[in-house]
Parts: sequence; C-alpha cells; structure tokens
Amino acid sequence: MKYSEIMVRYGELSTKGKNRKDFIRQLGKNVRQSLQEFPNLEIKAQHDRLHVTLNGESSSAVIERLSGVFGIENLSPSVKVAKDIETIKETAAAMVKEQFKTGTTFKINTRRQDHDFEFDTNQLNDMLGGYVLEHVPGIEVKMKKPDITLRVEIRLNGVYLTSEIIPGAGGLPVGTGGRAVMMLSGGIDSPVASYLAMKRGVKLDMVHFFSPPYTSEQALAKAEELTGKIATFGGNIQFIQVPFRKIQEEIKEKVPEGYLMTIQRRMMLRITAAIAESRHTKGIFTGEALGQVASQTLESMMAINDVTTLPVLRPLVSMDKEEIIRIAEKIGTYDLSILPFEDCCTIFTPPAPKTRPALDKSRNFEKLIDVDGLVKEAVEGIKIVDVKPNEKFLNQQSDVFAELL
Ligand SMILES: Nc1ncnc2c1ncn2[C@@H]1O[C@H](COP(=O)(O)OP(=O)(O)OP(=O)(O)O)[C@@H](O)[C@H]1O
Repeated sequence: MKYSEIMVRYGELSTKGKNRKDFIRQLGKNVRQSLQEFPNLEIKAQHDRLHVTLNGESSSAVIERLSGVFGIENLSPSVKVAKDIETIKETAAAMVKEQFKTGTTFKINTRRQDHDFEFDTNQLNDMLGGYVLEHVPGIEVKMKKPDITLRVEIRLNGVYLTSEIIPGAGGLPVGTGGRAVMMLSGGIDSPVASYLAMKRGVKLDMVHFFSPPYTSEQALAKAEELTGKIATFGGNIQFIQVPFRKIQEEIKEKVPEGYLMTIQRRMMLRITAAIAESRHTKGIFTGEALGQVASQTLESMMAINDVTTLPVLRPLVSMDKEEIIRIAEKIGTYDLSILPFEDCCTIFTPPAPKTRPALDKSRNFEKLIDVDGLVKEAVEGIKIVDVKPNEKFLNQQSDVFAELL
C-alpha cells in the first residue's frame, strides 16, 4: 500500500491542560529533528494530532523513526484519496485485502468533518462494508473487537483511510521536563538511565570522566557513540568530557585504599554539580541501582551525595540487571556498552572498597587533597562536543575493532 500520510496521536499531552500548547510545539520540533533526513516531508503539529505528509518518502522508514520519539501514543499510516465514492470503496477493499488472513474480521468506522459530503456516516459504513465483503472473499464483519478496524475520515481537504495502529514510545516530549546533567560512563546502566530520564521529558547534557593514558581514546569514543545512540530519542546532545587523571592520581597517592572509591565518586559528583550549576540545569542523573556494586549501597550513596544539594536522580534504583539489559537491547545501546574498553573508575577501583563508608571519615580523608583547586582545574579543562543522532565515533578509528579481534 502506498501511504500518503502518517497520523500521529499524542500521548499524555492531552491531560496537561494549559501546558498543552508548549507540549505540542516541542513534540513538533522533536519530530522535525528526528526526521531531518527526509527532505520531502511536510509536518504539521495540530491541536489534536500531528500529521506527517510523506510526499513520496518511505512510510516504513519514517514510522521507524517516529516510533522512537517520546510523547507519541501511537501512529497510523493513512492513504489520502479524492472525495469520490468509487475511489474510497476501492481503496478500502485494497487496504483490508492487504491485511487479510483466513478468519480475519473487520468493521468500518467512518467520521465526517465535511457535513456537505453526499453520504452520512451510517450510509458510508454500510456501503463500504458491503463493498469489502464482496471484494475480499472469506472476510467477516464483527462489531466488537474486530481484527481490522478501517477508519475513514471525510475531511474538508480529502478522505483519509487508516487501518493499522502502531504503538509509539509513550512518555513526554524531550524538553518539556527541563534540563539536567547525566553522568554517562561507557557501561550498560547509564545509557539506560539516560533513556528513562528522557522518556519523562528531560533534556540531557552528558558528562563523561576520562583518564588518558589509563583510559584509551576508544573508551572516550565509545561514550560519545553511546551518546549518538541516545540522541536518536530526543535530538542533539552536548557531550562534556572531563579530564580526571590528575584527580585520580592525587587521590590514589593520599587517601587510604578503602576510601579511594568513595572520594573519587565525591569528586566526580562535585565536578558534575559545578558543571550542572554553570549551565543552569536542575538536577543530576546517574545509572546507579541499589546493591549492584560497592558504591551502590545506601551508605555509600549518602557519603557521595553529601557534596551537592542538587537532586541526584537514579531511574534504575530498584531494577534488576536483567531488566536493565533488556532495555539496553531494546534501545540499541547494549552491543556498544559491552565493548571491552576500560572506564576510568574500573581502573582505579581498589580490590576491597568500603561498601559502607562513613560520612565523617569521607569528609576527613578528603581534606588530604586540594578539593577546590582540583575541581576548578577539571572544570576549566572540559571539552564540549555537540553529538548528533546516530553520529559515529568508533568506526572512524580503524584500529578500534582490529584491537578486539
Ligand atoms: N567515567 C564516568 N563518567 C561519568 N559518569 C560515570 C563514570 N563512571 C561511572 N559513572 C556514573 O556512576 C554510575 C555508577 O557507576 P559504576 O561504575 O559504579 O556502576 P555501573 O553499574 O557499572 O554503571 P554503568 O553501567 O553505567 O557504568 C554510572 O551509572 C554513571 O552514572
């Protein structure tokens, strides 16, 4: 079937009262950004629905993109035809035929915006139903829960027929929930946490700590490429890389081994908070889940959280690893995350970190290093890259995959 339009139904937007206009505007903007590669499309975000006119572009490619955009409840490819009853009948039968399998049931559901059209909705339902029964042998009518509901809309500018409802990504349009900073490692969890933060409308900036020469160029490229994957769900993302080597060396030299990890994490969070505040963002997201590793106990979270008053949000807090992996696979980050490039934290993790660090001891050990000076230096050393949806970083370096073989 050659579709002419994709009809997009809004998700939670309809319940948002006076903010509705902003939500629709933002969703329109996000949809336009995610469909930039299709120059012939016309996109109109209207009060009740968003319409994407295909003008010859591939419906399946456009649907694939749209189904990843947050704020969309579901979508339906539709065919626009002239207001001519014979053409409407033939198109209706062709659409049903395309989905017909033995035992399929159907009904016609007509709506009329153009009240001057020569037939009313009951007449249209009867005429079109009769025509489909005659031209699709074996099909039956069923009013309650049919397999196919063919929707026919008689609008002022033409007639639209749709028969399929494809689920959207749900959630809220990215950008309607404010802006926050995400602490992104190269692991499995933080990309999933990013996805879930964005699902609730939050626009993210990524902060990534790296420690060359302890961490390789590939580890950095992997985090950037993960950012490109995540950007497919909400548009370009600023990737902020923070040099961390000097801080790690300083901590390793001066802090007792049991507290290496806690003090490193406190420094990471402190620097992230400084970056978040300088960008006027309202919170920090991490990929932590309770009980996963030493730094992810309540005591540890308390000792680390101590350095900022910004909300530190952990969308994965109560998830099992299996659940997290399932989402990572669904959003396409898993294969990248498991590439074996070392993260800066893994390298400096002591063999037996304190799983229940004490807050007062954490504060005291930190006095052994120049906290303010080191934070200032790290913040001054950041580099920002604007990462586009699906932008590649790894395969531009020929040695990356060769090294893994
Ligand atoms: N190099 C890094 N840069 C930025 N944030 C980081 C970095 N390493 C860890 N984090 C943050 O700290 C969280 C906990 O990291 P940790 O390595 O303890 O656990 P993890 O479960 O392996 O997480 P992940 O799978 O996201 O790496 C990460 O989810 C991320 O939010």
